[in-house]
Amino acid sequence: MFRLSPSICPFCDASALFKASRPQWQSSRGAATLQQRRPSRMTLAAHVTRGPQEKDSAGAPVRKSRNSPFGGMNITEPPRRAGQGFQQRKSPAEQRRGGRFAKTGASGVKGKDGERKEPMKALKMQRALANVSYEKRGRVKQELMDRDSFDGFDLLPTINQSISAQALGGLASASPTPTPIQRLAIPALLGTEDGRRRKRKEVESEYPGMQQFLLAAETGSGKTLAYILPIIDALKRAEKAEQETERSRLAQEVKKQHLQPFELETPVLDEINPSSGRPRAIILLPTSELVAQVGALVKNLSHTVKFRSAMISANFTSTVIRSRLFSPSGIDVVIATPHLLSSIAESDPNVLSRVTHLVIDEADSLLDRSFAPITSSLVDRATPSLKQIILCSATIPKSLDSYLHKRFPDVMRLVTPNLHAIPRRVQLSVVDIDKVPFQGNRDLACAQTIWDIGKEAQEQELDLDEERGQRKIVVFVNERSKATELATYLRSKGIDATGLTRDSDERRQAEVLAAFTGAALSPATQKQLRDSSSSSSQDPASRPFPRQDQDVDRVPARELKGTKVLVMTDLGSRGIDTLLVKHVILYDVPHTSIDFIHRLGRVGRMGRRGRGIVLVGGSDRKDVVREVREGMFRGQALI
Ligand SMILES: Nc1ncnc2c1ncn2[C@@H]1O[C@H](COP(=O)(O)OP(=O)(O)OP(=O)(O)O)[C@@H](O)[C@H]1O
Repeated sequence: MFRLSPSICPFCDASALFKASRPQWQSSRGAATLQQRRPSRMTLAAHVTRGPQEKDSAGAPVRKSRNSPFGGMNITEPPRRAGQGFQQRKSPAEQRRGGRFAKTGASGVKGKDGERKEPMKALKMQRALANVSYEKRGRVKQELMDRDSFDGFDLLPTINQSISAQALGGLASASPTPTPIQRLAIPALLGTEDGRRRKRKEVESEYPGMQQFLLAAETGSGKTLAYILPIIDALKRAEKAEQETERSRLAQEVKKQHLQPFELETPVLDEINPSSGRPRAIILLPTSELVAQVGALVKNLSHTVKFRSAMISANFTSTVIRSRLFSPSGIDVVIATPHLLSSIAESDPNVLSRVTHLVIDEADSLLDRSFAPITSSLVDRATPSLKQIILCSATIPKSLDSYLHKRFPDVMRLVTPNLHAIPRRVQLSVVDIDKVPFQGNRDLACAQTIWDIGKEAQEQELDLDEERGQRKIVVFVNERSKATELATYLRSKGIDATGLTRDSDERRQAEVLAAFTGAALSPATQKQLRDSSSSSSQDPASRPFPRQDQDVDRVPARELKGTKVLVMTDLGSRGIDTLLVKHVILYDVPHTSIDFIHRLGRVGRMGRRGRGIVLVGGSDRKDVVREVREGMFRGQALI
């Protein structure tokens, strides 16, 4: 007697198997009886999401491994601690910890087995990120609901008209809507929170007359524009006010001259513009790449809003830097790295004498142990003339939090409701490198993961960057030396990969990154690249994705077409607007939740979807990875 299989469904071929295995002797009448007994309503099988089962060449069903970049996709519950997900067993230490929380019932959530466990305990132990209460987040959310248009911000009309075409490069719609951080920061920096432009009340502070702001919002949420628009607005209004003062001074002089005998004043012919080498706004960024990115945005705006900007970094020669900074027509905004600006300020301290607006972008980096002395000294030098100091970051590490408490206790913290949360539209899968077929070989696991992603793209012709016809993948490693080594290995496996570190040829960095950000190269960079490629066309090292480290005799047996891979350290995890990237591979488990946020923040930018894949091995902090995944699944902020 047959029993009706629960797996009969239109999507899986179990019903075909069922029919095929029906014994010859069973009559069609018997089958009819079976039909009659079938429940009138079709119910879907529990495993309907699996789709038709694949078969191998011998016709046997193929078991799909979860140990792939696509493992764990379409799940409706976060992976559970035991028996599901990548961690099968609890270590004795974890069991002890679990027991302790079960006993104390500390402010945790209830697990499936009724045991109380503290969420994000492993992350908490890193003591990395400052906490922002959910009550505050909720309040801000309510506040931002009504601010749904740039028109309501009281920006100068020329600035408002430039947002779509110049600031957003025509990518957004003709009337773009501001992002949460823009809704929060633009009115605050303009001083128009209640809809009217008014002078902020002076608070008793160590820095009277200097407003201090912290802009903190998730990665790829438009923080750059959130500070640039109000600064340019302030500069243009100040310029207008200065022109009016000058006009009335001249009018007064003319009046006086009518009363006095005529006297001709000889013009000073070599008088230079007082704003030459004396910018009024400075934007500090940690790397030359970010200087180029933000500099390009500011330049675009300057075409219509009419102001003078200069980007300076180690990528430019001293002649170029001098001519930009000391241009006879003057300068309004300078975008620079702290090291370069500090060395200029050593030889010409007046370079900071007129600064009214100072931005410290990627503040968590620029105020960490390595950068803090130099950044702080620049802040000290600029303080006498400063009207606003703006710190900007995607994360508030505890170190930044305590720096602010000490140095700027009155700072106005503008924090968006989703700070420190990795958006749900980014999925994180785990590949266990200890399992078959990798058996601890992390390089192999990385190469296989890239092949899987590349093949999927080829088969489905999905998400390819149409203009360049390629899929872009970024791989993050923890050690600088590993970036070049891994890129070489990947090339030996037929993958078009390049390693980008601080030691890479700076001339090429712009071109390599442009392939991942979609940024247009400046005419000067294009010329430089043309010149160098014509002079060294035979030199393989000069290619954008060079193969100089590749042993020429070891030509890979197969090549993965249509996929470009960039292997980087943290150099590229901060701020780079990798809009064309949909996949990030975390070759090493990041050291802290801060690194998780910045690295995964290279995908899922501005509402896009993205996928992260983390490679884990026996020695890695699987508990940290698990908590990050659970936090992402729940849409919670990491701590
Ligand atoms: N209002 C908007 N509408 C649509 N796109 C926008 C808007 N504001 C900014 N963008 C785009 O969003 C992308 C990310 O912006 P931006 O680089 O400023 O993010 P971010 O918050 O500074 O990220 P990170 O923390 O990684 O530095 C850019 O390509 C930018 O052009």
